[in-house]
Amino acid sequence: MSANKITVVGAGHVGATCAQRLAEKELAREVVMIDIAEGIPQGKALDQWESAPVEGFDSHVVGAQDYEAAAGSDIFIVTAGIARKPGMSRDDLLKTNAGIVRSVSKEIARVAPDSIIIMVSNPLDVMAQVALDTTGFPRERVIGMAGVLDTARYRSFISLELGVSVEDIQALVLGGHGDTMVPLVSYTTISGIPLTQMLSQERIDALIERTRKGGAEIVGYLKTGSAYYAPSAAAVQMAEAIVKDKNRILPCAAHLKGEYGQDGIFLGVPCKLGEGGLKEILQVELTDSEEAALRTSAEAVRDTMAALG
Ligand SMILES: NC(=O)c1ccc[n+]([C@@H]2O[C@H](COP(=O)([O-])OP(=O)(O)OC[C@H]3O[C@@H](n4cnc5c(N)ncnc54)[C@H](O)[C@@H]3O)[C@@H](O)[C@H]2O)c1
Ligand SMILES: O=C(O)C[C@H](O)C(=O)O
Repeated sequence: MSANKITVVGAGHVGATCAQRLAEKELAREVVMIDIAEGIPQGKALDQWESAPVEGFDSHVVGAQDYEAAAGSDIFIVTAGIARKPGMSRDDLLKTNAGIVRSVSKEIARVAPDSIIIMVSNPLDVMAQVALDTTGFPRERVIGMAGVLDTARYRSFISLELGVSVEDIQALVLGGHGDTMVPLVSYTTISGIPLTQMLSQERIDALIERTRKGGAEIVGYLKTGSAYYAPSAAAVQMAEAIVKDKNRILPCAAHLKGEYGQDGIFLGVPCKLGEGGLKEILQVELTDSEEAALRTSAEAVRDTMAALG
């Protein structure tokens, strides 16, 4: 199963890596990269296409400035915008990226009114809202990527700590994509064994803290920008779930209409992804402290929304 066309907007670190992963997995007949930087999407796309004979994929990768190349796309992965540098928070990107995401969303609605948007640009939860408002798409077709990445980080840290395969670690990180994100210890298991039976509370707290600061840890090393290998893997996993109608249960930023006691904001919650995008939001039981942490995280998203005005 593959899509006809998937477009990645922004051919920078995250965008170009997404395009390459999409092509190598043959998730679309055509993978398009759009960027305002002249020549960059064309050059990166041609370079990727020239790897096709070696890697053995037939997804054609093309790059363009013009959205006509993206016309009729089934899915857009939006990575356009600036990334943070050391000392910055994701919210520092708010005004600049809101302007970029607004203009990108207008073009998407113009050339592919039936498409599905996977938002990646930061601050994530608010950028997803900007795309929803600008396109007028239903919430099923605007989904934010954060929870898959945050959960992958959490799982990777648990794997290092316990010396067990990442494949055997099941977990969920909910909430906004910021320092208030909510790793759910009550849903963290190692092949069904609760994490609390394998690690002390002190070590669990340390892993949660590292997860919350996971993005900043990479920025601290890179200095010139932020993470892109794990983020692109996460965005492409969401696209794959949709293209292959897999009905995967993944933590994603969804526009809530009363779920988890929240209304009118994007927040990371367990979602069923398949054909058409967001099929369902799963309401799971939370402990009192997890519920309180989710409320705090929702407030942080509302504060960022308010700062946008
Ligand atoms: N949601 C997440 O978990 C997550 C993870 C990683 C990165 N991000 C965010 O993704 C964004 C991109 O990160 P990156 O590392 O790829 O940055 P980058 O600087 O490498 O690439 C961004 C690209 O966007 C392009 N761009 C700017 N304005 C544009 C426009 N109007 N139309 C099309 N393209 C435009 C730039 O030319 C650049 O090539 C950042 O906002 C970053 O914070 C989010
Ligand atoms: O940390 C960032 O600014 C980028 C991204 O949101 C991440 O979590 O890696």
